[in-house]
Amino acid sequence: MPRYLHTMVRVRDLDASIRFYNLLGMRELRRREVPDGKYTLVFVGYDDNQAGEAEIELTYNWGQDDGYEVGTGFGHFAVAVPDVAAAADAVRSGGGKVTREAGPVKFGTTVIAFVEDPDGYKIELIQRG
Ligand SMILES: C[C@@H](O)C(=O)SC[C@H](NC(=O)CC[C@H](N)C(=O)O)C(=O)NCC(=O)O
Ligand code: NI
Repeated sequence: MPRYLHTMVRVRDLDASIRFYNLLGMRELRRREVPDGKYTLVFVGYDDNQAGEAEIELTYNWGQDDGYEVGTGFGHFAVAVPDVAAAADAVRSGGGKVTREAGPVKFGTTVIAFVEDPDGYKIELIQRG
C-alpha cells in the first residue's frame, strides 16, 4: 500500500528552522549530510512518529543563505492540535510568526490558525481532538 512520506522544502538556516518546528512540538528525527552534493537533509516530525506519519524534509544547500521564493502556488502544511489558540501562542512566545489568529475557518466552523516558518512556508494549525 503506497504511503505519503514527506514534503521537502529548501531552507536558509537549519538551526532556525529546527527551532521553529520545535515550537510546534516536532523534533529532528534524522539528519543526512551529503558532501558530494553540498547539502544537508534534516527530517522533522513528531516523537510518536508512527509508520506512515508524514515528515518535513528540510533541505539546506550549503552556502545558499539568501533565501528562496516560496511563490503563490504553495499553500501550507497542516498540523492537528488540541488547542489552536494555545499552539499559536506557543509559536508567538517562541518568536515565531502568527499570520492568522485562531478562529473558525472562513465559511466554515473548524478552528484554524496560520503560522509561518523562518523561510515563509505557512503551516495551518487545525483544532482536532
Ligand atoms: C480544510 C483546511 O485544511 C483548509 O486549508 S481550508 C482554509 C481556507 N482555504 C481557502 O480559503 C482556500 C482558497 C483560497 N482562495 C486560497 O487559495 O487559499 C483558508 O485559507 N481560509 C482563510 C481563513 O482565514 O479562514
Ligand atoms: Ni488546509
